[in-house]
Amino acid sequence: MASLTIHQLDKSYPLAKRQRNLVLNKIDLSLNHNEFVSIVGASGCGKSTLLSIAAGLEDFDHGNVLVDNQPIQGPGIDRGVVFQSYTLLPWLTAQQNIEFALKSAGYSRSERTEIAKEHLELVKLSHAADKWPSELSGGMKQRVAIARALSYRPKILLMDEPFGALDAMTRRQMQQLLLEIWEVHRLTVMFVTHDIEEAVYLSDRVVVMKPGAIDQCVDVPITRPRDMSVTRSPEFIDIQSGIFERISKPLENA
Ligand SMILES: Nc1ncnc2c1ncn2[C@@H]1O[C@H](COP(=O)(O)OP(=O)(O)OP(=O)(O)O)[C@@H](O)[C@H]1O
Repeated sequence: MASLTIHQLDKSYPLAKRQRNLVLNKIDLSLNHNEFVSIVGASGCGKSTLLSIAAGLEDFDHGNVLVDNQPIQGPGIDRGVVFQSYTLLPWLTAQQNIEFALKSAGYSRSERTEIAKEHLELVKLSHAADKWPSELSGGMKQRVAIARALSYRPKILLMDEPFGALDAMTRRQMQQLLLEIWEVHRLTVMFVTHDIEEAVYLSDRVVVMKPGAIDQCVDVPITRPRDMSVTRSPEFIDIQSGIFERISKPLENA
């Protein structure tokens, strides 16, 4: 049984004069339990819309979105979401940001404190528990956002360009941290990125989108655990250049 199933999904946005812009057309995609799947594709092809629909943040016209075979009903604690923009509440400390999410998920005060501490430790930020978001670097804010998304123990983690705003070195560190967490917690991950190297490095499978549709799914059979040295292997470079060529193909030949 798949963890996340997207079946024959259509999504359109209204245009002028009662027209509609079909941005996702009959999308079929299943993510297996504990699978790490990245979505790549040219700007505007529908990656973020697909992720937002899976998160329950965006409605859709036709089709089904199922978590463990059950249709989703909007957002839910079975799915954690991390966006590129920092979404921490500025008036709460790192620890309180996580506790706040846990409160909405129905945890008691003592559970909230305990779980928030545990998850700050997971992202190596125990020392920053009492800091305000304005006192944290971009990478630290994203670590809190990841800790918050994982704190209510979702089955699925949905990440939309989570490291897109970070400098190259911090981005590398965050990729490594994410892999370490994923290898221990074995979550299902849907990860939207523009960075093909990042997608191949992190994923079991890379889904390449073309406008409104899935173009191809590429398996990444590179052994785990991985470190950055794999990015120089011929196997890695082959997969990465195949995807790059596919995405950069002129649209009329796609
Ligand atoms: N709220 C909206 N209203 C109308 N059209 C929208 C809306 N959100 C997205 N779109 C359109 O849907 C299409 C897909 O957008 P989406 O943001 O999903 O693409 P993307 O692949 O994530 O792009 P990028 O890589 O640039 O973030 C685009 O044509 C976009 O203009």
